[in-house]
Amino acid sequence: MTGLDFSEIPLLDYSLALSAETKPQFILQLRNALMNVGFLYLSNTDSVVGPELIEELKSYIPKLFALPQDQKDKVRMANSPHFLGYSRLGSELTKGKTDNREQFDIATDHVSRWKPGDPDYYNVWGPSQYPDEDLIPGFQATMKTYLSAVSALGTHFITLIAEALSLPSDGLSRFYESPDRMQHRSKVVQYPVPTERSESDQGVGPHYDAGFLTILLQASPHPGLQVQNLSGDWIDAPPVPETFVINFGRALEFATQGIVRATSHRVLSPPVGSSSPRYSIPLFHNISLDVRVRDPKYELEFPAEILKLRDERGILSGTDSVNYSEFETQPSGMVQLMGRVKSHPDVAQRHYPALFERFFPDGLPAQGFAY
Ligand SMILES: O=C(O)CCC(=O)C(=O)O
Ligand SMILES: [Fe+2]
Repeated sequence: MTGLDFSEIPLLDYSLALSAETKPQFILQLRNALMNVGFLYLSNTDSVVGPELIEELKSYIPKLFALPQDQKDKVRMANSPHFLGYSRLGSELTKGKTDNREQFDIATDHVSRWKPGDPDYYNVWGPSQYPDEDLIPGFQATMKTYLSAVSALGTHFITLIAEALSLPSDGLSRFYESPDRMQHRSKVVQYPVPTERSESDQGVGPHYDAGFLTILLQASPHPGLQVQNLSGDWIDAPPVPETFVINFGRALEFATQGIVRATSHRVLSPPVGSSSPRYSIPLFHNISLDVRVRDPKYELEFPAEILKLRDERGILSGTDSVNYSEFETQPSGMVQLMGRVKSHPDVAQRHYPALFERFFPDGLPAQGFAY
């Protein structure tokens, strides 16, 4: 197969991974997705994330965005050194260009471990901000249950990835602390229908995700997500009912010496005239803050068979996406912090003035305010 020029996203059945008889088949399919595509659909995850929970969460999303603007602003991201909270439409940048989306960044429960003298990046994990309970009763509890369930799916999926790369199932555990010491970050996103022919159809611009893996719920039936193959073609990844989309990020690509593909993707705004916005909820499953993926201490030893497959496939060429090459030299927490600074300069100016100046020596860009 010419995996490099994939033209569709494979669909894997998670239940196959749960029985000894069918697991080898799943592991082979996962290996192909990891090495040649960088994206997959995952079905039959009911045992970890129940369909009722997903429906309940989806039902809250329109209510969340319909909250009065002053109530949304009350939990604005600029309040938070952890970059958690509400961002108004058009306040986020990807590669310096404005994204047309409105969102609440919400993470799994975690207290900030930062104390004076610690590196700044320890503060990139911390508590979330939720809208007042009486305005949207039950949302907070539902979101927290969802985040725990999807994080647990991610934690199990990491062991499957290890096996698909011919490592022992705990082969990637050095990149994690115990689950209670990890924070995984999510956001509830609304991509509004453009009201007139606007200059840009950028819901979110082309980018790689940063970490090991992202678990995405496409929470409305709209197309718009697209994935770039190595010929540069944009392949549609429309919502498939009762599946998650899973994709792999730059940290995993670096940590696996290029065996795994991080794949560039983007979201187009819904077409003018659509009757409702597009909704999605990605969860970025993090690795530990202190890991420097290229540190010899974290180097993984792969069997020759896997390295051979990588070499037969060939070296991956660059694309014009945000590239996160900082993983070469920086701890993961610092890469996360730098990414947040670039996407949310106004939040950075308030909480990380020195870093802000480094990336924006001419001051705040005209666009890019979280509030
Ligand atoms: O909204 C989506 O479907 C994908 C969003 C995305 O790629 C991201 O936020 O990193
Ligand atoms: Fe993404």
